[in-house]
Amino acid sequence: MAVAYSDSRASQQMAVVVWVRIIVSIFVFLPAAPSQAARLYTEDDPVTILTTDTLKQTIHNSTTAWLVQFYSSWCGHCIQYSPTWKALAGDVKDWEQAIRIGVLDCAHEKNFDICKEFEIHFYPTFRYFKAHGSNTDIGKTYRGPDRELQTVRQLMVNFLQNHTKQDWPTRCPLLEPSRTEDILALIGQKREQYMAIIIEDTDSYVGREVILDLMPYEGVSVRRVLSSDKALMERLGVTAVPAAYLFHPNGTHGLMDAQKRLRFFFSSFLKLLPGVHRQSPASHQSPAHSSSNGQKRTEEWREFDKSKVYMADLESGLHYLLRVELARHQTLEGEQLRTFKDFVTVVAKLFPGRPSVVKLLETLLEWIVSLPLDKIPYDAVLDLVNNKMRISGLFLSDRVQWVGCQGSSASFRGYPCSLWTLFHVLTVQAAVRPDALANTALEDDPQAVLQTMRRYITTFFGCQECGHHFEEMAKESMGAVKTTDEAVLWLWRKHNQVNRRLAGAMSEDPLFPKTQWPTPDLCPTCHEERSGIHAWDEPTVLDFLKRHYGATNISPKYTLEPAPPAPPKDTPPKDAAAVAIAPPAHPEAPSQPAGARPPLDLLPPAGNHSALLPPLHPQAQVQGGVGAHKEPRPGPSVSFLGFSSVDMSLCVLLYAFSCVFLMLLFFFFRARSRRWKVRANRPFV
Ligand SMILES: Cc1cc2nc3c(=O)[nH]c(=O)nc-3n(C[C@H](O)[C@H](O)[C@H](O)COP(=O)(O)OP(=O)(O)OC[C@H]3O[C@@H](n4cnc5c(N)ncnc54)[C@H](O)[C@@H]3O)c2cc1C
Repeated sequence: MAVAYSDSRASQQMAVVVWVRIIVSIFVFLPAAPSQAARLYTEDDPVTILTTDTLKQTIHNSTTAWLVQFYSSWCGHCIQYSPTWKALAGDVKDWEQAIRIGVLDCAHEKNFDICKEFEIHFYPTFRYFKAHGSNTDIGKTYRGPDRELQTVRQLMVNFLQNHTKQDWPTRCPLLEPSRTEDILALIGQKREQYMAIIIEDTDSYVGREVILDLMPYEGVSVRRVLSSDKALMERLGVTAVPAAYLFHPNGTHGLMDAQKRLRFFFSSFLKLLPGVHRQSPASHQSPAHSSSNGQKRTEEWREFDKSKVYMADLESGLHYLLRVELARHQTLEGEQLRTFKDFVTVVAKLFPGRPSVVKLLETLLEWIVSLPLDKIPYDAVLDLVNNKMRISGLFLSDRVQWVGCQGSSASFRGYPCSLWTLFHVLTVQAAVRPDALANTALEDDPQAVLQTMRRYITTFFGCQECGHHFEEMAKESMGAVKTTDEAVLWLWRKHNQVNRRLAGAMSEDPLFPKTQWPTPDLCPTCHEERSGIHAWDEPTVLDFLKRHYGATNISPKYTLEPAPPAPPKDTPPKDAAAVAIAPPAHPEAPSQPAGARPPLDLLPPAGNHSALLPPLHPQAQVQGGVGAHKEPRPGPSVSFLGFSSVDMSLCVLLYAFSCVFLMLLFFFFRARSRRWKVRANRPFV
C-alpha cells in the first residue's frame, strides 16, 4: 500500500515536472519567435536594419533622407512584400548619398517602445524622413495603395524634391531641369569631366533617376532638360525622347548611343565611360595611381578586350590555386581530399585549356584517383604540378599574368576574379559538352560543377567570409538547379547578387566598378524594362553566357609558351631518352624569374615525393593551340609502383643478367668440385 502511494505521488510529481517544462519551453520559445522571423531582412540585404538603439541616431540630423519600412515579422503581408522592398533597395543602392532605405521590425520585443513612440499602428508603415530632421521628427507616412517598386521609387524622387534649399541632402545633386542657356554655354567648351544631358518629357523620371544613379561616380556629371524647349531640341538634334546628349572633356559633343532609351542603358553607358569610376570610400585619388592600401601597380598594363575571356587569367588562377592556396595545407585528407579530387575531376574533364595544362590536370587526376591513400601530403601534389618527374608535355606556368582580371592596383581583382571566371567557364562547358564527365560518378548530376565549386570555396578559398556568404546562397537555392543550363544561370545570378552587395565596398576596384553583368554594351538584348523596372531576358542571357564563356571566346593572348621542364636540382635526369623526348624550348619562353613566382614563404619546401608520382611517359607530346585537345584523352600510363617502362626493362635485364651469372658460377664450381673429387680418389695421378 505504501509502495502504491509513493508510486502515485511520484507520477504526480512527474506530471507537474512535465507541465512546468512545457510552460517554460513555451515562454522560452515565444521571445525567440520574433528574432527568428526578424531574418526577413539580413545584413546581406541592401537595406539598413534599424533597431530601437539605432533608429533615432540614424535618421535624425542625417545628411541624407530616409525611407523606413516599419514592419512586423508575423504579418503575412510584410513577408510577401519583403522581396519587393529588397529589390527596391538594390535598385536605388547608388542613391545612398541622397536617400537611404531602412527597415525596423516592430514585432521584436526590443522595438515595442520605439514603434509606439513613432506611432506605428499598422504594418507595414512606410515613413519618409527628411535630411537634417529634428530630434522629434517621426516622419511622414506614405498612404498610397500602390506599393509597386516603380511607384515607390518615383515617390522617393518626389520626396527628395520636396526638400528646401536649407534641408537639401548634403551630397544630393540638383534634380530640377537646367536652363537652356546653361546647356548652350557648354557647347564647344573643354572641361575636366564628361557632362551628360538627359532630354525628357515633363512627367518622365528618367533624367532624375540617371542623375541619382551616377551620384557615387567621378568623372561625369548629369543634368536634365525638358523636351518642351523646342529650340534646344533642335540645336542638339534630338528628335525622340528620352534622349541623352554627351559633352566630352575634349570639347566634342553628340547624341549618346545607348542602344535603348531606358534608364538602365543611359546609366550603364555613363558608368562605363573611360575615366569614369566609382568614388573609393577610402581614397578620392585617381584609381590608376593609388589604391586604398597604397599598393601601387608595378607591372605594365596589358591591353584587353572585355568581350573576351583570357586564358592567361584562367591559367594564373589555376597556378595560384594549386601552388599557393592549397599550399596552406600540409596534407589533404578526409573531406578536403574528397573535395580536391572532385575539383581535379571537374577541371581535368571540362577545362578547355591548352594541351599542356589539360595533360597536367589529367595526370593529376589519374594519379589522385589511383592512389589508395586517404591522406596525401600537399608536397606530392606540388611535385606533380611542378612536373618534377619531367613528364614531357606537361606545363602550368608559375607566373601570374592577369589580363581581364588585372586591377588598378596590386590589391584589387586578380585571383578571386579568375576563380569566378574559371567556374563560369566550367558551368558552360558542362552545359555544352554533356558527355564530358562520363565515367566520373558526376555525369548524372546537373549540379556537379556548382557543388564542386561550393565545396572548394568553403573548404579551401582563403576568404572565409566569402565562403560563408556563398554557402548561404547555395543553401538557399542551389538544390533547385535541375539542368546544366540552369546551373549556368544560377552562377550568373548569384555572381550578380555578390556584385550588388559589394558595389561601393572597400574591395571594389574603382576602375572596375561592380555592375550587374553583362552590361548593355556587351549584351543589349539581355536587358529589358517591364513596368519601368529593369529586367533580364534570361534565355538571351544564357545564350550570351555560353558564347562569352565558351571555348572559342577564350583568347590565348599573353599566355606563356610551355617551356621544357627543367631538370630538378636534387635528382639527376633518369635517362638520356627523357631529355630527348622533352618538347623543344620556345625561343621566347621566359626564364621564369623568381620575382614573378608566388611568394616563396607561401610555398612549401620542395621535398622528394617522387615515389608517389606517376612516371615519365615516352609518348607524351605537346600540341599547340587553345582547345586543340580532343576527347577522349588517354593520359600517360601509370605502371607498377610508379616505375616507368625504362625502369622495368632495366630491372628485367639486371634480373636476367644475375640469373645467367649465378648459373655460370654454379656450373663453374660444380665442374671444379668434380675435378677435386677425382684428384682425391686418385692421389697417385
Ligand atoms: C565564390 C566567391 C565569393 C566571393 N564573396 C565575396 C564576399 O563575400 N565579399 C567580398 O568582398 N568579396 C567576395 N568575393 C570576391 C569578389 O566577388 C570579386 O571577385 C573581387 O572583388 C574582384 O572583383 P572583380 O571586379 O575582379 O570582378 P569579379 O566579381 O571577380 O568578376 C570577374 C569577372 O566576371 C565577369 N562577371 C561579373 N559578373 C558576372 C556575372 N554575374 N556572371 C558572369 N560573369 C560575371 C566580369 O567579366 C568580371 O570582370 C568572392 C569571390 C568568389 C569567387
